[in-house]
Amino acid sequence: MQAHLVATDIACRRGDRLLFRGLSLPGRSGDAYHITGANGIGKSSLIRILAGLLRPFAGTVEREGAMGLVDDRLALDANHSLGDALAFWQKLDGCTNPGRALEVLQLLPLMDVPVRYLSTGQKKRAALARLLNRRCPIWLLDEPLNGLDADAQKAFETLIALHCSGGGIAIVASHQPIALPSPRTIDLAGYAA
Ligand SMILES: Nc1ncnc2c1ncn2[C@@H]1O[C@H](COP(=O)(O)OP(=O)(O)OP(=O)(O)O)[C@@H](O)[C@H]1O
Repeated sequence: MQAHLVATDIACRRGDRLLFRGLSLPGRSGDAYHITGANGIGKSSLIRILAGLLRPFAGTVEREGAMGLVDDRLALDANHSLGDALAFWQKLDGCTNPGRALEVLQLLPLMDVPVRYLSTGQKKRAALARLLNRRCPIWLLDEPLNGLDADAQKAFETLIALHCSGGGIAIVASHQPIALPSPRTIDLAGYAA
């Protein structure tokens, strides 16, 4: 798996406020980044800039490789069963072996449950299963541990380590500690405008 995600001299403005400036992130295959900082400092904004969903006020983002984003938006049909909702994406993503993600994230017993009935942690695990099934090299994760219990957190930390050891890139915005393989930490407080 070869990929890169290189952000250079990024500044971010939301409304009339400059949040941060001068931020560079040279993401290469195997790298894991932990983006930290207080509420409202701009972690989600940075993830959206890296994903190409928000234009930086200054700087550039260069990317090679497909990208998967997990944030607080669940993109699964609330009125379908979890199995059907995931199957919709498996078909689009060309996923041939969805069983592994379902097993690792312990979703198999929930396949018949309507998505709207899932708990916060179960929804988060479903979003992570979608990410695994896409098999994309660049993971952009905005507070991926929110709602996960201790066992699910550990399982997902192991999945990130496997992803990076296979040449993937993981960029994780999280206000809580997360075990990442040889993480480079970017504290947004150091870039506050
Ligand atoms: N569309 C918008 N227009 C103007 N300001 C915005 C917009 N979206 C977010 N902001 C502001 O930008 C700032 C950064 O928000 P962001 O969600 O990136 O922070 P965060 O570090 O991820 O916060 P948290 O830890 O609470 O998730 C906040 O002050 C927020 O109010």
